[in-house]
Amino acid sequence: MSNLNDTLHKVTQRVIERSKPSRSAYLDLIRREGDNMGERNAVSCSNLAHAYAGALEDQAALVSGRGANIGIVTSYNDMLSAHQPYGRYPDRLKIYAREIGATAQVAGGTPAMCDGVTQGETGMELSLFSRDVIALSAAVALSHAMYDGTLMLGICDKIVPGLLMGALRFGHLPTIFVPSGPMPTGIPNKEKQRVRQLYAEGKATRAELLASEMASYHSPGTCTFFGTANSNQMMMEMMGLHIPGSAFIQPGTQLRQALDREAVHRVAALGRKGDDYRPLGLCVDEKAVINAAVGLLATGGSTNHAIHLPAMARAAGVIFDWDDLSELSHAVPLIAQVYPNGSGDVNNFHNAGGMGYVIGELLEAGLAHPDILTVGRGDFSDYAREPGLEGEELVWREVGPSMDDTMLRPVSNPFKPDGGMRLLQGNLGRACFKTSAVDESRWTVEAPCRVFEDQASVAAAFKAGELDRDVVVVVRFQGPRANGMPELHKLTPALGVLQDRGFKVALVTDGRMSGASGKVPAAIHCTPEALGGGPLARLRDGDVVRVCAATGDLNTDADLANREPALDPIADSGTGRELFGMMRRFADGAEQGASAMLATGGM
Ligand SMILES: O=C(O)[C@H](O)[C@@H](O)[C@H](O)[C@H](O)COP(=O)(O)O
Ligand code: SF4
Repeated sequence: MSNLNDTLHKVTQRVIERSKPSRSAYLDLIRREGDNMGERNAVSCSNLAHAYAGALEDQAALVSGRGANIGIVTSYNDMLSAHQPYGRYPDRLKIYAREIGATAQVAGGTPAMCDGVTQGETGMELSLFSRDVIALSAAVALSHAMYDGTLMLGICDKIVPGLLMGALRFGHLPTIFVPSGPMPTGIPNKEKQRVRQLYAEGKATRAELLASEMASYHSPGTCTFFGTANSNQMMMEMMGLHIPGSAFIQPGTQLRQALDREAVHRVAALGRKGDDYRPLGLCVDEKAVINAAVGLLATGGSTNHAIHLPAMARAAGVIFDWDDLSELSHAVPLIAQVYPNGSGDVNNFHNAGGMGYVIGELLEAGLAHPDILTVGRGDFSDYAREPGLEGEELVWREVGPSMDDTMLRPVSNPFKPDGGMRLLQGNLGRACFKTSAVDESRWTVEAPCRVFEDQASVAAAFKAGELDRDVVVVVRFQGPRANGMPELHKLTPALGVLQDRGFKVALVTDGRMSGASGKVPAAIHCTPEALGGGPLARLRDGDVVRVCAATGDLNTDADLANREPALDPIADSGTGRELFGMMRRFADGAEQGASAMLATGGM
């Protein structure tokens, strides 16, 4: 194994130094919480009676106080195919707990939005803030203070970040994330994309489009593109918060069940009652955050994590920013290509060697911290192996070389010498650009811009043929304080058609894109946002805008300083958006995590 990469070491030391005050305050908090909330029998008998009343056959075990009591926080609902399997989990997890003399109770539930259902609809304006609602809901669940350890049932975009942010405020407890796994592979992603572009051009019917979409998203389990949900699973492995190798084992399989069972048995051992105390707040430290960032860059993960990772880190007192991510990006090679960054999906990725291969390669090259505290039985090197069954027994095996070098390659022969995401900056602000999902020949676009203030106007202009030229499409007032920073992924088919017609096309927005977005160059998360007079608010149709991922440029030749900004739009109501006014009002910038909850909570 090589020594730790110099850039990794330098960035890690910088993050440790910057985080000293906040990390120290956080560690003091979880120490106090452990002392005050670590022993459930310290509360009154009526508190205990209320907590035990619904426990049925577990009541006697709870009263005895002998075994660990595990709190399950579940984000089950039928809207997310990824979360649908969780409906049956609590009863199974309770059985596994009883096997070791422990108990498990559902501590509470959290909401979960399916960004695929809300994509392009007004509900998407609640999506980013639903992350903080999930964190708040997890805190409500864990505030019952009845638990010696917790299990987080959540997979998708905002849910894992929200659950982790909430659980970190109870970081005196051990926590294991329990994924449910990807659905079996549907039609090829290229075919899905082809039918979408045909529909965008009016060459496919709605019935044909629906048939194609349902052949792609067809059953319980996580969608199999490498978007934010599957990037979450990758990051949980990189932070050692899963049972090793749990990320991409399909629902309903014997191996899935064995891993779920191991999570219950393991979390009981990690608590203060167990013999291997590993509280979440000590697992998620500066090195774990750096490992997560490295995983994001090495696998071409979702751009949404440029927002969620700083937020998750802040919840543990760690301050991580886009300069850290950008510097790491120049040191971490791209060693995986999973759709939208390639043609294979996460099932193909897993079968090619998956996260065990990625972690093994990164550790060998000194591109990940080997000494993080994990929830596994050993150390982080366990995560470079893959789980399997020998009869009923759960075992871990060496991974070996990549089984498909169109998807997974060694650090010595990467797809790209540097990571899948770049920081752009200039007189239009700072933005993220996902290089892993865009052909390098399209990394530079310099063209007159067309300025829009919502997605529908872009679609109308496209249909009217107004965009059939080299163009930088600017969609502004999509930032967190404007309208909750929605994903603008529905723009991809139309912009993809323009690109296929031979035009140089780029998108610039203070909004987000989906982790599944690709093909079209996009400078996203522009900060400061347009609302309140940010640079994008001063752009006008025809200004020449330069987007360049090679040089990191995001500039215009217009004289912005001598222009009045466009008027801030009035926030829309409907779909419950008016309930989120407080989150819009106090949200901080995308680079800080776009969170009113963290900003007003002093984190
Ligand atoms: O960040 C993400 O990964 C996306 O939010 C994803 O969860 C969302 O569901 C996409 O919209 C799916 O892609 P399609 O819309 O192309 O199906
Ligand atoms: S991956 Fe996206 S589309 Fe699929 S279930 Fe999760 S949130 Fe919904």
